[in-house]
Amino acid sequence: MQPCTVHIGSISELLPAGVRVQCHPKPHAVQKEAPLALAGLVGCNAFAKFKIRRVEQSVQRRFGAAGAAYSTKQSAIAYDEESQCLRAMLNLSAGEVLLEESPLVLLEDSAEGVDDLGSEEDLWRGFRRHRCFKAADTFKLLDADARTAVLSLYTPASENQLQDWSVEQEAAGGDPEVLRFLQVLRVNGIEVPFSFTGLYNLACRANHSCAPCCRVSVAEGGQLRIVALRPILAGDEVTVSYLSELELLEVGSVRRKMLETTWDFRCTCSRCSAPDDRRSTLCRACIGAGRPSGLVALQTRTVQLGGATAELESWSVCSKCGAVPEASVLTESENIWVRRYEQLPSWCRDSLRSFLAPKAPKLSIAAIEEEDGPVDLQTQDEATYVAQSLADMIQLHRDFAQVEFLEAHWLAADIAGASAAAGLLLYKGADGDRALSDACKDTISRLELKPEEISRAAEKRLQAVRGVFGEDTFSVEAAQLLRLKALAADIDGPGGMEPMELRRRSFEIALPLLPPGKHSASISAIPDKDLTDDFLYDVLLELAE
Ligand SMILES: C[S@@+](CC[C@H](N)C(=O)[O-])C[C@H]1O[C@@H](n2cnc3c(N)ncnc32)[C@H](O)[C@@H]1O
Repeated sequence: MQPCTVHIGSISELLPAGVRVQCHPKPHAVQKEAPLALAGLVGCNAFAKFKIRRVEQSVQRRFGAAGAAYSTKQSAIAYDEESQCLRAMLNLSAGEVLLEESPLVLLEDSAEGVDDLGSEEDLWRGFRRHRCFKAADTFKLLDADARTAVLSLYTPASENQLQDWSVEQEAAGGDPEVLRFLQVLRVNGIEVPFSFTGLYNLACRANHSCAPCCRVSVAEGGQLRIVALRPILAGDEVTVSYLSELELLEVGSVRRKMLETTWDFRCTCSRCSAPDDRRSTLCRACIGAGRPSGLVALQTRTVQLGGATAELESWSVCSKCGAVPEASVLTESENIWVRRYEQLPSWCRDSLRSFLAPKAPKLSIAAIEEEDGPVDLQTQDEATYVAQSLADMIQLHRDFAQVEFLEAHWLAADIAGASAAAGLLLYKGADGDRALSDACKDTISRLELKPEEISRAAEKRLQAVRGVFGEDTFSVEAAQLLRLKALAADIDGPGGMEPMELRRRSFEIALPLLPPGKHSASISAIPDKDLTDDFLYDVLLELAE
C-alpha cells in the first residue's frame, strides 16, 4: 500500500471535538519554545532520551492552593541516611504538599549549537555532549558552598555502572570534580523538557518507584513541589517516578531498560518486584471451570552470571486457583497478538497511542511525518488509506474481544483505547472535507461501527489504567477524557442511554478534572434545562485545552 502522511492541518480536521494535535508537548507554564531543529523531532524516540527526570506540571492545577497544607515545608519530609531515601514525617492526605524547594543549580536547556543532525543516535549524543559541556562550564562558576552541596548528592558507584559515561568524561576534560558533577547531574537532575534541569538538595534524594506515592511539579523559576498522590503514613518512604506516566504504562522489562540506560540503576520498586501487571492474562483453568478467573502474569528474576546479569522470565501461577499455566502457550499467543499489532502502520500505532496519553511528547503527526514525509490528504487514495488504517485498529480490537483470557493484558487494554480513539476519528472524519468524509463514512458503514462500541472500548481502557495507577494521575485523566468523548459521541448516536442520563454521567466524569471553582461542585445542583449538549461540549473543550 502507498505510504501516506498527513499535513498537520489536515489531521486536525480529523480530531474529536476539542482535541488539537500538537507538534510538541502541551506547553508547560514554564516551557520555552523549543528551537526548530529539535521541535521537529519531538515525535521520535530521540527526544524522549533528552530527559533527565521528566516532571509534569498540572498538579498545581489539579490540587490548586488547597494542596498547600504545609507552609513550613521541610517538616513533612526528611532524608533517611541509613536507607538512603526520603521519608514522610507526618501522616499526609492525597494532594498535600510535602516539600517546596528552590534549586541548588538550574541549568537552562537549549539546543543552540547542537550541530550533529545525523542519525537519531548521533543527535542524542550531540545534545548530551552539548549539555555536558555547558554544565561543566556552569560548575566551574559555582562557589565552594554550592559545589559542596551539589557534590553531596547521590553519585553512582563505579562498580555499579550500567551506563556509558564517555560523553561526561570528554566534557570533564580529566577534572575528577567536574566528572563527578556531570554524573550527579545525570542521575539526580530534575528536568522540565525544553526548558531547564535543576538540582535540589532534598527532592533529588527521592527514589524512583513505578508505583510512586508522590509527584514532582516544577514552576517557572525552578521552584519545586513534591505532592502526595495518595494517603501516606509518617515513616513511609517518599517515592516519585523518574519516568513519565506513558512510560509507567510500559511493561516491566521496558521500564527497567529505560531506567538502566538513563539513570544507571536496576529498579527494585514494589511493582518491578511483583508479577508484571501489564503482562497479565486471565487463568485458562479458571475460565475452563466456569469460575471467576484469577490472573497469571509474567514475572522476572535477575540472575548474576559471572560478571553479567540476565533477566529470567517465567509465568506466575494463577492468583486464585494456583494452577500452573502452560508457559509456551501463553508466550506463543501473546506473540501472535503483538505481531498483529506491529503490522499496523507505525504512524497509526503512534498517533493512537498519543491519544491514550495526550500530555505525552510522543505525538502523532510528528511520528507520521518522521516516517514518511509530508503527504496531502486531498486525494481519495490517501483518505482511504487513513480510514483503512483506523478500521484495522478497530478490527484488531474486535478480534481481541474474542480472546477471553487476554482481557487483562496491556495489548488488549491499549488496543481498546486506541480503537476508541480510531472510532472517534472516523466519526469526526465523516464530517470533514470531501475525500476524507467519503472514506470515513464508507468505513463506518462497512464496519457497522456504533457509538456504544466506542464507549465500551474507552471504558475498558479506563479500567485498565485505573488498575495500574489508582485515581489521581494524568493517565487516568486522559483515559477518562477519552471515555467522556466517547460518551459525548454516544449522545449524538442512536440507542444507548437516555440523553439526559448520559449528559449527567459525562459531567460527573468531567467535574473532578476541571479547574476548581469553575463549575458547580455538584451535578445535582445543575438543573436539567442547563445540562444541554452545548454545555457538555463546552466542558469537553475546556478539558481539551
Ligand atoms: C537520585 S538518586 C536517589 C536518591 C538516593 N537514593 C540518595 O540516597 O540520595 C538515584 C539513585 O538512587 C537509586 N535508586 C533510586 N530509585 C531506585 C529504585 N527504584 N530501585 C533501585 N535503586 C534506586 C539508584 O542508585 C539511583 O541511581
